This record gives sequence, structure tokens and C-alpha cells, in this order.
Amino acid sequence: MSWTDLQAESGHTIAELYDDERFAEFSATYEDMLFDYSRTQMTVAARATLFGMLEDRDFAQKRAAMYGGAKINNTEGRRVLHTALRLPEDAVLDAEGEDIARQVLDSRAACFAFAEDVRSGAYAAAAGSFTDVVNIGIGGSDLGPVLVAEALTAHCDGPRLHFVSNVDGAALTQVFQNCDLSRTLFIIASKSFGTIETMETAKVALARMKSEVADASVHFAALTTKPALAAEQFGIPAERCFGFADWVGGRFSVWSPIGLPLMIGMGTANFSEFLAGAHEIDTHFQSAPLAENLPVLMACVGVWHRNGCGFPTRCVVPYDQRLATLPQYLQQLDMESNGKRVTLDGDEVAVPTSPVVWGSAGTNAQHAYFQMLHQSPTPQPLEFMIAAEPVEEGLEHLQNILIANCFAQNQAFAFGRTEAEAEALMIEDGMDAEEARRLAPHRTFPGNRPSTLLLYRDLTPRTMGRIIALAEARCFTEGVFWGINSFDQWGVELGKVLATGMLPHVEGKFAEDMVNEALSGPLAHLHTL
Ligand SMILES: O=P(O)(O)OC[C@H]1O[C@H](O)[C@H](O)[C@@H](O)[C@@H]1O
Repeated sequence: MSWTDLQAESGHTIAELYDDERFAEFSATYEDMLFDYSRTQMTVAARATLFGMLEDRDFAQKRAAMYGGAKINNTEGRRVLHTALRLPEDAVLDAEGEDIARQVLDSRAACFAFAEDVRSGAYAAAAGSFTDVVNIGIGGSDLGPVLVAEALTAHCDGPRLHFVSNVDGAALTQVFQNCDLSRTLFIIASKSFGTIETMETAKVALARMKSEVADASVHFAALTTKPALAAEQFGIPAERCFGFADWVGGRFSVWSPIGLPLMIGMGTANFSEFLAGAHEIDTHFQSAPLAENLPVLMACVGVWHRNGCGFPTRCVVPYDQRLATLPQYLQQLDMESNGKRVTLDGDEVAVPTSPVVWGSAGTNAQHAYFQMLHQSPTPQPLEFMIAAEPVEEGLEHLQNILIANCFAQNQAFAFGRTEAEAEALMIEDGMDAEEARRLAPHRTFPGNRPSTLLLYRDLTPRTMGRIIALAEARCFTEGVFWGINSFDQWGVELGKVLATGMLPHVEGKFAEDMVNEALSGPLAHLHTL
């Protein structure tokens, strides 16, 4: 099975493919969740080719290797075991004699105990129990906790959560303004404990706290794989330093101690539900046949759109305000994992890899960029998501409007409206025939623009765990199609190194000629300002 076999299947229109059986043929469910990919140009033959490609690539063995703790991250010599972080209490997982399950459960127990102590006030500041928790972290040490905190606000009954990621100081200043610092806990979240943005921001927070309270150290905890650095640089004692292993990738770390702000905000029972939802998907992903396996099907659609149909982007539109930051979360998950140019062996990949992932919450998206998606000559596939139930009782009417809009968009993108239909509608509305003919091209919708739909009952902690785990498993599967290492991120290195070298020039300490000449122009201008 080859990429050419796949491409040979493209070119059908959704309207031509759609019949009474198509929905049943091109949808799958997991519990209350429906994944509907019937309004795409996927064919039975294309799907069979995609399944064949997975078989050719030893997908089942690769999946088992990941879950079993093999060092599949071959450029860093690391296991990829974020999935172990959501194992249930009675699970057993050994990798080369290392009791992974034990490590996970011990680490979880320590985080849970601290989180509950913060919530109950058993661990408190001199001025009283903590009212605010500020997470200082970036990338994977920020996006997951932010997403889940926003999605599950209705379940958060602990201290208020704040997230400071960018190094520009604006967010930190806001925290200083809005929080009672005498009752604020800062969490420094960094897998490497070397990310300049996080370290420099945390230093500013520590200095400020030293001027505010007698024992600033009480107000700090750290989440990292490098506890020694947390002690050395910030004086954070071992009991408030929650470590994790290097087999937890940053963008897969929300299940690890990196989730501590969430444990504090929504309590450990809710966090356990979140883990349980993800574990359910792990089980489903490992056991369901390909044709019923939601993440596998999602990956097949992704690869079909990217490599079968040639779409360069995918637009994620949750019709669920609580998931407004999901597109940003997926940008890191998919693009950092699968935006690669070489295979596991270092050879150039034969086809394009990760698409550009973008999007925002609906219906807002309708009022911004849907015009382009409906009528521009460059269609892009969409991924819709929606809950059946409203965020709280009494809001059913609003939820129904949301659902109607989502479904209407599904229909409009797939089937459009012909020029003749547009013209007839205007005449029906009383417009004169000549004017209707003039306007018809502008009011025509070409349709045949593919979209998928993920429908779920309600956005509980368990559903949230499932949604993220589905995305992770899909990301892994797409990586198998492309034959790449989805778990390193060498592409972020160069900019970091150059920024370190650039700083002294920005500060004006070195002569201009030490900078690459392409930047000496802007640098010279900067120094005139
Ligand atoms: O958690 P940290 O070590 O501070 O890393 C934060 C982020 O920085 C890096 O640039 C990586 O690209 C991300 O994958 C990571 O999540």
C-alpha cells in the first residue's frame, strides 16, 4: 500500500458519495461519544488503503512498544510512557525491571496529598489558607493545565487558578495586582527547569514575594524532572518538589505532577475521573479493531486529508466555549510532535507531515473566518466538536442554538448551495430576476468541503480525559503513518540557542559585528529607539 494508492482514491465529491448507508459506514462510537466522518471524501477503498498502510508499518507492534515502555523516542533514548500516568491503582507495569506503575502511584499519591492539604488549609501561608495558585510554566507545562482548568471551571471549587507563561511580564504584573500575595501559592512548572521564560519569571515572582512575606519559600512549589535545581535555585524543599521521569514528554504531561494546579483547583476526586477517562481511551485504543477504533479513524481521516487530498491545514472548531483553548493545545501536541522532515532513521519523509492546526470556538468562528472556508478557492477540512448537554441546567435553549449552528455548518460545508438554488431563492423572496442573476455567484456555496464531528454527552472531567487521550493516540498513529519520531522536538532548539547569544546584543553590550548581518539592521534601529 503506497501514498500513490491513497491519492488515486481522491477526487470524489461528498454529494456524490453520500447515500443512506454512508453515516453508518463512516462513523463510530465509544460509549456516549460519536465520531462522524461521513461528510468527508473518504471512500471504503481509501480507508482500506489506510488500514493496509498501518499494517505495513507494524502499527500494532509500535503501539504495543509504546505502551510497554520501549525506548521509542530514539533520538533521546527515552521511553514514552505518559499513558502509564493514568493507570488504575491495581495496574502492573514493569519496563526492564523498573516498576513503572509503583513510581506513578507514589508520585500521584504525593501530589494528591499536597493538593488536598492546600485545599483544606492544612498546608497554608502565615496569613491563612491559599486563595490563589499561580502556575509559572510554558509550552507543555502550561497548555494542558490551562485547557483543563478552563474546560472544567464548573468543577473547580478550590483556590483560584492563574497561569503565567509568557516572559513579557504582563501576565505576572496582573497576578501581582489581582491576588492577595500573602495567600498566594506559586508553582514553578518546568520539566527541564532550564526554560529561560519560566526561570526568569519565577525569579521575579520570588523576589516580589520576599518583599511581601516573611517566609517566601512557603509560597513556592516546583514540578520538574530536576528537583536538585529547584532546591538550588529557589530553595524549594524536597517535600514541595514533585518530580517526574524523563519518559513524560512536555506536551503529554498534564497527567503528571504538571497537573498539580488542576488537582488543587478541582480536587483529587475530579482529577482521578480525568485520569480514568484517559485510561478508558488507552484501553480502547489498544484493543478495538481498526474500523471501530476512534483515534485510529481520526488519524486515518487526518492522513487522508493531508496526504490523500493535499490539504495543508486542519481547522478545529469546538462548539463548546469551555474548549476555546483546545486549538492551541492541539497546535503543540500535533505540530511539535509531527512537524518533522525526517523519518526515525533520518531519511527525508516522502510526503508532507503535520498540517497547520488552527481554529477557535464556534459560533464565534462563524463570525470571523468561516467566510473564507465556505467560499474561497482554497478549502480546508474542519473538525467540529459539540456537547449534547448544556454547561448547567436551564441553559438548554442556548445549547440547542449552538447545536443547530454546528449541524447547519456541517451541512453547509458538505453540500453547499448551487448558483441555480441561490438564484431561485432570491426570486422566491421577491427579487427581480436580473438582480437575482447578478447576485447569484456571490451567494453560491461550492460545498464539498470536508468536516468531521465529535459529539459527546457533556463535558465532565472523564470526558475531558477522553478528549485529550483521543488526541494523543491520534497523534501517535499519524506519526506511525509518517514513520517519524513524534516524541522529540529538535526544531525548537536553534531559536533558543540564538536567543541566548542575541541577548547581550539587545542589551547593547557587544559590538554590532558579532551578530549575523541579517539582524544587525533591526538591532541598530532598536538602539536608536
Ligand atoms: O517544561 P519545560 O522544560 O520548561 O519546557 C517547556 C516547553 O519548552 C520547549 O521549548 C519544548 O518545545 C516544549 O515541548 C516544552 O513543553
